Amino acid sequence: MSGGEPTRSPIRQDGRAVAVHLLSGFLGSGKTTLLNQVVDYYKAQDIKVAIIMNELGDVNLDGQFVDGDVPMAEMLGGCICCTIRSDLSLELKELIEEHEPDVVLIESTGAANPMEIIDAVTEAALLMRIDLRTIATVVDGPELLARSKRGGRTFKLMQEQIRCATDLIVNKADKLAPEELVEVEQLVRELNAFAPLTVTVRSVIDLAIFDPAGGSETASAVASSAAAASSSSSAASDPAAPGGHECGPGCSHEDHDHAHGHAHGHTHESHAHVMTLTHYFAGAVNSYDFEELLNQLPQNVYRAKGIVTFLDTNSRFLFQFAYRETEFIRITPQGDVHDVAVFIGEHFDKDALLAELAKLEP
Ligand SMILES: Nc1nc2c(ncn2[C@@H]2O[C@H](COP(=O)(O)OP(=O)(O)OP(=O)(O)O)[C@@H](O)[C@H]2O)c(=O)[nH]1
Repeated sequence: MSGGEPTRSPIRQDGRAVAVHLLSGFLGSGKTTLLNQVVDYYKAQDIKVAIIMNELGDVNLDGQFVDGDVPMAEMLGGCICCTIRSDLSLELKELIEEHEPDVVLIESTGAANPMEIIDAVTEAALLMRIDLRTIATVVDGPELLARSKRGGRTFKLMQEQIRCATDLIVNKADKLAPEELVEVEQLVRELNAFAPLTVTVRSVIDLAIFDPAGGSETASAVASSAAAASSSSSAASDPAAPGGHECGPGCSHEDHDHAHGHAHGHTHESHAHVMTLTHYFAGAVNSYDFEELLNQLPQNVYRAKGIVTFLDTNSRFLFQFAYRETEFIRITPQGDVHDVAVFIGEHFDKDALLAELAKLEP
């Protein structure tokens, strides 16, 4: 914005607060699948929506699939809940000033701790009139079940995402036997007994929770509780302060003090172990070799996605690899988009993977 220009207020002209909905859930659980349905739902009702998408990698592949007319801010290369957390309020402010949406959807990285994002949104609420309505957590049913058997930090993060939800979507029911589904529902209910729970395939839910006038009481309660904590002098920012922070009714996890207390410039143990590798392809690759590479990925690479051109078909594809399953979708990318692959996992051997990728290039 040029120097002499008056600054526009980040408040809608009708004075109403901009509704904000947060889509949470672990990597590959079905957040983007949900986001696209919500965008279509708004468009059908002439509701103006803007999106903030956050990716751990350096490229936003999910954005390729979102309606090109929808204003979108991309926050790449880090997680909004920590490394680029302070940027979130700025992005929100700019998006609202420039596009004056009725509603903003935030899709966080699957590795994000929602409580930290709720805090960041609440901080943004000090600058502009926004109203956090929903924290919808998409749960990858089969993955939650598998991780519940072996524990670990990823399971802990999934638990936090469930605890903080105002709406729970237990997805990928098609990959669960009936008795497994019961087990998953029990697991989720033990963690969060309050939020409405829907079992889904491809994140298909009743989208009324995203109605501009609707939304959950709980989200506001979680947010205002976070606001109270962050504005109550040093208590919230001092990890040593007793009772430094209390969650709202939707979020009651025991180690919250730890997670939140370290929100200001400290490490975030819950997902500090997640790492990414972004690889740009120099040219087209053989489709069989590429599929084989995905099939052979180590167990601790649990998510990969990207755009590839195959020598043998001469077409470009978006690929999705989530928990050992791969999907290819033929695409015609808009604008100047490189062939790229992003791998996300825990402590995997980047050099070994880069060597395998190099073998693909003729
Ligand atoms: N079998 C099955 N696959 C699904 C379902 N929902 C989504 N998927 C697939 O799972 C993969 C990941 O879905 P996304 O919607 O991109 O997941 P996400 O949570 O946005 O992923 P990240 O952005 O990496 O965190 C895609 O290949 C989807 O087609 C489902 O209900 N069942």
